[in-house]
Amino acid sequence: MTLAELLPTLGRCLPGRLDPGVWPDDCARRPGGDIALSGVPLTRLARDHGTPAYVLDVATIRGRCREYRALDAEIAYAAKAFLCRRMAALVAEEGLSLDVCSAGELATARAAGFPAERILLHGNAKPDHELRLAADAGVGRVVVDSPDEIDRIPGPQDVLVRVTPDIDAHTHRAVATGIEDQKFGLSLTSGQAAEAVRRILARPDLRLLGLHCHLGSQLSDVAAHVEAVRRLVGFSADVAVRHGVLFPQLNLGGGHAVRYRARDAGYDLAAFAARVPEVLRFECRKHGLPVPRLTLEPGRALVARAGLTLYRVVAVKRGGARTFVAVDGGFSDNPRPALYDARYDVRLFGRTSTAPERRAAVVGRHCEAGDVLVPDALLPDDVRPGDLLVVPCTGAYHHSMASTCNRVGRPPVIAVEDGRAEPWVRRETDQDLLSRDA
Ligand SMILES: Cc1ncc(COP(=O)(O)O)c(C=O)c1O
Ligand SMILES: N[C@@H](CCCC[NH3+])C(=O)O
Repeated sequence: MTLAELLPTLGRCLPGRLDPGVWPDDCARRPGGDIALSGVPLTRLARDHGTPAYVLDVATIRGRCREYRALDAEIAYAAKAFLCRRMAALVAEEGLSLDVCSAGELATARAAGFPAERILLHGNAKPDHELRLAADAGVGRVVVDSPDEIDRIPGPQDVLVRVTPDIDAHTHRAVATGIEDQKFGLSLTSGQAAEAVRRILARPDLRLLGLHCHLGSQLSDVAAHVEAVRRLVGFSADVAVRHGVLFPQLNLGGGHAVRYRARDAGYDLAAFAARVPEVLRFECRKHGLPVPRLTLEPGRALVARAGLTLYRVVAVKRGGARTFVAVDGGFSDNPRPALYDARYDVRLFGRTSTAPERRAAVVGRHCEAGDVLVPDALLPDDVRPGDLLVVPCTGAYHHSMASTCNRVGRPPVIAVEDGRAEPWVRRETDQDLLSRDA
């Protein structure tokens, strides 16, 4: 082992180590308290690009894309997790397909030259102009998610039907989408899905390639996907008997959990690979059906761990009910704690401290009492204004869900690859915000 290989390993054994299941692949503490990401010190990124800033490690994204591509399935990256022109180009380069859910995501994919035949269009409320744009672009598949949409899709078009299999995958209510009482999909049990299939098949210019389901987000149990395979193959068998149609594709959506903190459960991709294709073959044999090609739509699992958010401490309040450490970002760059009670790790970087660690709430700078980024952070007791903090696992649903709350511009996205840092998205300035006003 060379010294260069040994150093990060040693770093992982030190107290306050950066858990490799939470942090980007090549991320390690440096003497003096800095953290280096693929060889680039985070203090340098904070100095050159300011804070708050999203940082993305490209090698980690590529690595995750390749792990998924090694499965026997088509992998369609769910763009809603994070998209910009450069990300779309990277996804194309890695040979993945792309799930888009808006005209904006589609426009970004097209601007990056993403092959249209590898794009799937999703949405429970696709306006006519979006369906028209998809048709003009030659989008490969439209995923039907409402009965009225069936008459509005311009033909000829390949489609899938999004079904709700009534599976509770035990996740936060706001991201549970496989159960009956929520807005996505066409329910299997009520007959909505069967009726949609009948109407699609009655349109000769639509080619129905198969079924889709997405059970929800942050799912850590493979059993939910196994059950989905059983129900969807069962329904495919009904369609085969009733209409004489065999489906060549089966799309199981995304939702594979990531570990935001060391104690969190992730998704066991090896268990998925060992179990799901086998169950699919078994169920198809049982019903006398050909085995369809699987499609998966991971979003978070491909990008979350690649991302870090850098903040600077602006104010510290001690002596009250709790210690409040206020940073220069907050709710506008990360609404997930407020929306889903999401919990994160946070670390001081850029200096060392021998002070004992104590609980503190890391809060944002917005005019909202609920603007709390990490309610139970463990930080050195001498944390002070000017310090730098980093929150890991922020590559998914952070930039893509950022707002301009209080007219605070959105942070830049700085991509790091091969020891170089490059902005993929520049910071939104006050002038940018003003430029849209009358
Ligand atoms: C249809 C569909 N596919 C894929 C995803 C990606 O989910 P995740 O980022 O949790 O993998 C979503 C979002 O939940 C979705 O709605
Ligand atoms: N935005 C959510 C997940 C929704 C995924 C899209 N259906 C999150 O941050 O966890």
